[in-house]
Amino acid sequence: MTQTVAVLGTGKIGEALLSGMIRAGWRPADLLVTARRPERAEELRTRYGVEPVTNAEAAKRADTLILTVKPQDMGKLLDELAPHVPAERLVISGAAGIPTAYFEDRLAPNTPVVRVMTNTPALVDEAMSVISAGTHATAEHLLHTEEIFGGVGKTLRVPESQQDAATALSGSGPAYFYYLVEAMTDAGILLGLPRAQAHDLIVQAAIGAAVMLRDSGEHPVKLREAVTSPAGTTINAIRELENHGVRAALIAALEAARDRSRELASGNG
Ligand SMILES: NC(=O)C1=CN([C@@H]2O[C@H](COP(=O)(O)OP(=O)(O)OC[C@H]3O[C@@H](n4cnc5c(N)ncnc54)[C@H](OP(=O)(O)O)[C@@H]3O)[C@@H](O)[C@H]2O)C=CC1
Ligand SMILES: O=C(O)[C@@H]1CCC=N1
Repeated sequence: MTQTVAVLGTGKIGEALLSGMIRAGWRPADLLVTARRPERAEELRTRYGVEPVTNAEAAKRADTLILTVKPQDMGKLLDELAPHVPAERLVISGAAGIPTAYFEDRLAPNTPVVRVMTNTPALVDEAMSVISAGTHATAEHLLHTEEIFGGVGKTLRVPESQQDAATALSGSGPAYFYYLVEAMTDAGILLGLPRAQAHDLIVQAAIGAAVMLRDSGEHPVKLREAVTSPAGTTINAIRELENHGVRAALIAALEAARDRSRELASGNG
């Protein structure tokens, strides 16, 4: 049977997922989208050939609803949806922080809910999507969720108690790497390189390091040791990173992101 999937609140993450689903072979005819602004709805229709509908219509027509509004907008969206979502609909939340119980409390009894934390590399089919089942979600619902998010990258099932940590690591993770690239490009400027060249050198170093981390099977410490020659250049840089507490700063930063995810649990932000 053909499944219809609706993306509700198609912003950055919703569009990344939608475009990936189409690249993965989903037919635009089987996809519905909702947007808050009519011009955004038309943009999605033109760009992807999908049908924009109201939230209520999506709830009635789609077999699976993927909710990708901001956590602060989720309560309002659920108020709008609740009267229209039959209990057999699979509801997937892509929002940070909000637990599956929040949806279960506001939708028809026994509604299957799955929580997913993905990330923006979905745009290049390199997402990390971390998946947890709510109380009424079955193995089949989890497989269906993996089928959708597997089209845009890797998936991993975790207990819901680990979702806030996963959000701090992989959900927000790309931003930390962009921040590091930005900072190291500035360092290149300080060292006298043109900005474009500094950017290219750091981005290629990042890509090379990422591929080795993924494909070599080696521990990051081993990979770093292979770069760090006795009395060489790298150890001087590492000493400065340690002197400036970069490791401690990263641990504190991810803890702060985890704590913020917990705070978003109420949907009020
Ligand atoms: N950005 C990221 O890297 C990640 C985000 N997330 C999660 O994904 C969710 C979306 O984030 P992001 O894509 O960045 O945010 P966006 O603001 O880009 O997308 C949310 C979209 O929902 C629309 N919207 C809000 N309320 C409604 C409504 N009632 N009906 C229809 N559309 C509505 C907004 O409309 P309008 O354009 O008018 O504001 C907006 O386009 C969040 O819950 C976030 O926690 C998860 C992982 C990574
Ligand atoms: O910053 C945020 O709240 C969202 C969730 C994870 C990444 N971006």
